[in-house]
Amino acid sequence: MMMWNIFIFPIVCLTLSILYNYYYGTPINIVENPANNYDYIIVGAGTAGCVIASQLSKSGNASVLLIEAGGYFKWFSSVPLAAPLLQGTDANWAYQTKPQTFSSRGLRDQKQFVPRGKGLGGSGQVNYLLHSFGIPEDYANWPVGWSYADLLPYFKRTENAMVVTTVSVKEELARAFHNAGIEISRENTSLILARHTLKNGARWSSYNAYLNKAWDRENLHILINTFVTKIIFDKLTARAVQIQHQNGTMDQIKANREIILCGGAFNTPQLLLLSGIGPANELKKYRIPVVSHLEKVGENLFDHLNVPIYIGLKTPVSVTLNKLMSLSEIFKYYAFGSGLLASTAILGTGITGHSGIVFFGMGSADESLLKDIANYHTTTFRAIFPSYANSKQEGFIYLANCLQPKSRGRVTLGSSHFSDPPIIDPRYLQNDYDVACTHKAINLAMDTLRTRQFMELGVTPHIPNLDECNHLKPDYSNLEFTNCLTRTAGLTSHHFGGTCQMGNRHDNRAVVDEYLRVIGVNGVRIVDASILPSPISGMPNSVIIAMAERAADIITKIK
Ligand SMILES: Cc1cc2nc3c(=O)[nH]c(=O)nc-3n(C[C@H](O)[C@H](O)[C@H](O)COP(=O)(O)OP(=O)(O)OC[C@H]3O[C@@H](n4cnc5c(N)ncnc54)[C@H](O)[C@@H]3O)c2cc1C
Repeated sequence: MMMWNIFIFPIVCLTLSILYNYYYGTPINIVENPANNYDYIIVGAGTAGCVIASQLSKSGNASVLLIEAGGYFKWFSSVPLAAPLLQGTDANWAYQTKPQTFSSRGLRDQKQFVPRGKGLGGSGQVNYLLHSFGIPEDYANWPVGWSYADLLPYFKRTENAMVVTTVSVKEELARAFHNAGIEISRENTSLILARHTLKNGARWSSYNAYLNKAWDRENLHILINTFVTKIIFDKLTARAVQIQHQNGTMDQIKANREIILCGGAFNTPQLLLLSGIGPANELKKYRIPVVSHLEKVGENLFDHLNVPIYIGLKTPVSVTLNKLMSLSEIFKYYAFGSGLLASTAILGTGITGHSGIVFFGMGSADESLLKDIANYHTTTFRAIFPSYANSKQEGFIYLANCLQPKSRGRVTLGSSHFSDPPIIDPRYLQNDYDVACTHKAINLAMDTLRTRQFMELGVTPHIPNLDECNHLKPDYSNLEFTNCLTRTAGLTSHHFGGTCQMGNRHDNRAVVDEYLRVIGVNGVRIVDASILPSPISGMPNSVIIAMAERAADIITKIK
């Protein structure tokens, strides 16, 4: 009887869930032979593409084709804490940045690894599920129709669809963080419990909330494992997309009304450039015929750069690898959708002015997995995570970052061939403001450790002994030290955006207008992270969903 409980039951649950997904998770509108034309063609079934496909096909009046380069995600993409494992699969575009000049000194070749989801659900299927809409001032300089107040109804719709779950204050570490916020009580500063898009302990992405609901609509076709290589123009009007099927054959599909690009912050500007829309001198370099000169395609790239700070704990209240890998946790997850695997271990987020922290309640780090997904040198990894060899170590990690960085990078072509990756150069920390802003975030993290409940839990901040910084006084209040730390160990937070910036029609920084139409041509819109004019003081995924909801209203003229 005991044997059944501990070993066999979890295995039976796991097998059943795999079989269930295999037989019932397959939609009927996945097609192998698409029609010659559709009213709307959507490129990319990621966070935004799933919303657009669902909303445009809702009325049944228009035919819609959704084209996705990847296929289905593996079953474990639904397990929140398993998200990093997906970065080792072929469901990841696995991009890398150009070697960075001002940052990433503790990373191999000074390159950041840049995962992006490839498959139905896109990056929303591999992300860490944190939900946020930022703060009202983030939207202050956005074009007409996109202020915080304008977006509020769409935020509400998004929250309803996305099943937002708040971390419970019953968890001791979460409670300490929550109470630290009350104790610090400072103007423009708040610490809140993390909010995730989770349902019954499983990932809840726009794939689940939107595309799944459109599964059986006859007017929606989905083409998977198919790569859109080019938009085909007749003079200045987009008429069709050129695609490459999985077996390598090429084809064209016509759009009766419009083509909507939802390929994300890297692939959308790349596709525009390959189609002849972008800075003419750049296109000429690759002998791409210029359809329309549009200066800013690929510019304005931004992200948040996270500095990890390890905090040791005397009390056993954090997540450790040992606790995670116990059979009882696996059982709890598969039997009840609860326990450690049902969470992302991110317990809270904090903000002070333009500086932010993320509170990750895990004390031990799996070196073989985390070092490689971060592309850290072994020495950097071990200096930052002193518990790298101890799977029982109690502790947590603060990720400190500048929420409104001023540095801007760009995405350009690596070649004129669609299968070559774009060149991604975020130029992190090019602007010194970002370092001072991150310093404030690090000091907010330190302030929390001086509050009563954290002190009672026995917190000890770890100061990394990095070769690059050991000539400086190792103290988090020393700006020279945190500058060096940030430039050595800062890691992407995967919040890329801005490369096809939305603006008013006469704004010379804009690639799309306030109706999300690509400026200078007809029949192409963009709806994805690339249109964000500026960073979100938080996380972008839910904002992109709300923007896609509004975009669908604009397209169908419901408003
Ligand atoms: C590891 C990770 C963790 C993150 N954590 C969080 C978080 O906790 N909270 C948060 O808010 N945000 C998070 N983000 C960011 C967030 O997930 C992204 O900002 C968001 O998913 C971007 O949505 P998108 O629609 O612009 O692009 P994507 O979701 O990336 O979708 C683009 C889709 O287009 C497809 N595609 C691209 N080019 C083509 C082509 N030529 N032909 C056909 N298909 C194509 C891609 O395969 C993909 O499916 C994280 C991201 C990552 C990678």
